[in-house]
Amino acid sequence: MTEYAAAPVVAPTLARQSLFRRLLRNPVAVAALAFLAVVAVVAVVGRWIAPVDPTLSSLQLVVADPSAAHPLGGDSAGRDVLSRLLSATQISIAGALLALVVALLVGVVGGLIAGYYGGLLDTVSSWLTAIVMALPAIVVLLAARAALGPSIWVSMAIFGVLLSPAFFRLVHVSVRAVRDELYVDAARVAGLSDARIIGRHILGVVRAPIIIQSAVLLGIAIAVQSGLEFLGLGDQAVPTWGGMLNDGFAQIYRAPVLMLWPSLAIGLTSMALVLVANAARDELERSAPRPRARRRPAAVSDTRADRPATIVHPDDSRALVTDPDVLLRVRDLVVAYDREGGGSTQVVKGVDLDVRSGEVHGLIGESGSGKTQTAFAILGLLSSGGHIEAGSIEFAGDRLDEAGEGSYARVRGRRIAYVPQEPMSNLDPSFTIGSQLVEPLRVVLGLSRGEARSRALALLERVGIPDPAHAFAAYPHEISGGMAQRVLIAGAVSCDPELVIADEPTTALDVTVQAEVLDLLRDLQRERGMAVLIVTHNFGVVADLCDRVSVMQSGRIVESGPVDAIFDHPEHEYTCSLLGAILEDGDARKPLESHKEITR
Ligand SMILES: Nc1ncnc2c1ncn2[C@@H]1O[C@H](COP(=O)(O)OP(=O)(O)OP(=O)(O)O)[C@@H](O)[C@H]1O
Repeated sequence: MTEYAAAPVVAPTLARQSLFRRLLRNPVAVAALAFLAVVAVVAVVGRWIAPVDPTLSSLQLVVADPSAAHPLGGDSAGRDVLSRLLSATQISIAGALLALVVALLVGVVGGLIAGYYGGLLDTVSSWLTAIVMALPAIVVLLAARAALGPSIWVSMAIFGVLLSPAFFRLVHVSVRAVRDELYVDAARVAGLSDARIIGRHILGVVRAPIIIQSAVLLGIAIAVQSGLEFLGLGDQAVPTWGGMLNDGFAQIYRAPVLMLWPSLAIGLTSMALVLVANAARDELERSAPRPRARRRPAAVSDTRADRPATIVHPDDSRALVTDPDVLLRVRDLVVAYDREGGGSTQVVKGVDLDVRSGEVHGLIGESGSGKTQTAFAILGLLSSGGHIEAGSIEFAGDRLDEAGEGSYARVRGRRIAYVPQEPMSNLDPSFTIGSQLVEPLRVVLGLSRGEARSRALALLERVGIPDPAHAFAAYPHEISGGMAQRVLIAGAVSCDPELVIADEPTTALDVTVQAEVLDLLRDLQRERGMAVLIVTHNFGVVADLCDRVSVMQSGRIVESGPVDAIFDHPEHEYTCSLLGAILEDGDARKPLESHKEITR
């Protein structure tokens, strides 16, 4: 049985031309599609255009030669061969389609759910799939025939279950590949439900390989069904291609031509299906983009992680516990990742953080200090194996960490938005910019398509996209990294969140664009009065943008307070070294008056 590997995401330019359109440029595919179209038409109308009743017997017609009234002659029971062939097309194709639909339902739905959610569901489904694959199909079908009778529909439904592992494995592999893509995380942050993410971002990726696999399996179902009928195990009362083959074989010496027609129907249909599948696969492989690397975590350094706890600035975040302005309150947050051999490694070790309504709070520290993990814990987006080991996350009075996914679903995308580090990886290459902005607006705010479109266009204009209508219709690869980040900022603010978490939003951009994007963030923050938690390793960004800052080292906050105070009197040696790093090339500046110039 041919199995087609999961085809990668289709390159956007080519994706715009549908697969069908591209197949029309391939002469072999055109011929195969034309033949299949004829078969489809015959399958629909064959029974009605049959010149005589396909079950009607006549003694004169027994193994009769072709004549004007009976162009394909008569079979061994004196029935008109042409009429039987036309009627058999409908039943044979319908039987094969039934097998395909059952295989699709069981395999695709199972593969999507098991691949997306993983865990026990995944283990059990993969186990069941392995069992079904190990069953010898023909033996199962013969047993079913003996137990349940000669119904073509029952045997094809059972065959569909036996075919389902082909879809399950295809979908499962593809879902596992895209499940951890940043744009899937981004869709989750934008407030889309699991069902929508599966339907839009994940099913979209596997749609083309499923179509190809369907063509191949349809051919196999036709062949197997005909085989059963040929062996005489089918329902003799219903005309089928396999049944006609059986009759022709019995008359092979008297009228060998009787075998020709059903053989041609079975052979040519199966061949056409495989040719279409091959052509579609070739088209997809031609249009597959190079895979994009997903961000890999730096190796966990236990040595660094085990450094002793250090001091906290006197203007400690704990002092704000009772502050009614505190929008986000994180206490003693510990994030850990499971280790392969057992146990876990803490990457965030007791972080306290307060972000007040309307303030810009910088979270600064060296690479690997745990900034992103803190942000992801707040967003409920830790990678698999990561979990909150201790502590609490409170947003506007609600505990996010306690009630799990349900409470995140209520705030993510609606009240807390996210601007990621790598803009390109956070946009799904298969959808236009416009559709990616419109979707959360419709789902989260319940806007109509038209309202969501106008709002998205206005947002694109607001974030400084020169030609919003053009960008709206463009695919991610058609815009620059700076524009992609503006698009993501537009998406983040689109539902008027109270807090935006921006994780190194300028790291992937070139220097001139970095300044523009920071200006944009600052302007939007002032305009909308939202709070921003900006994760960065650059004190220049903190100086330029933030009201308060928390300095992070080895999974802990070592110093926290208003930016001016920290610039004036850094207390922790690590903060001094970070400040020293940005000042070392120039004369010492007076922090209070001049720190805003550092980035200029
Ligand atoms: N999926 C993961 N599994 C195990 N460890 C991880 C995982 N993701 C991150 N880590 C570890 O967590 C620690 C903190 O990573 P984090 O991404 O928060 O650092 P960061 O301060 O944001 O650095 P950067 O600026 O480089 O992103 C690192 O030591 C990293 O190796």
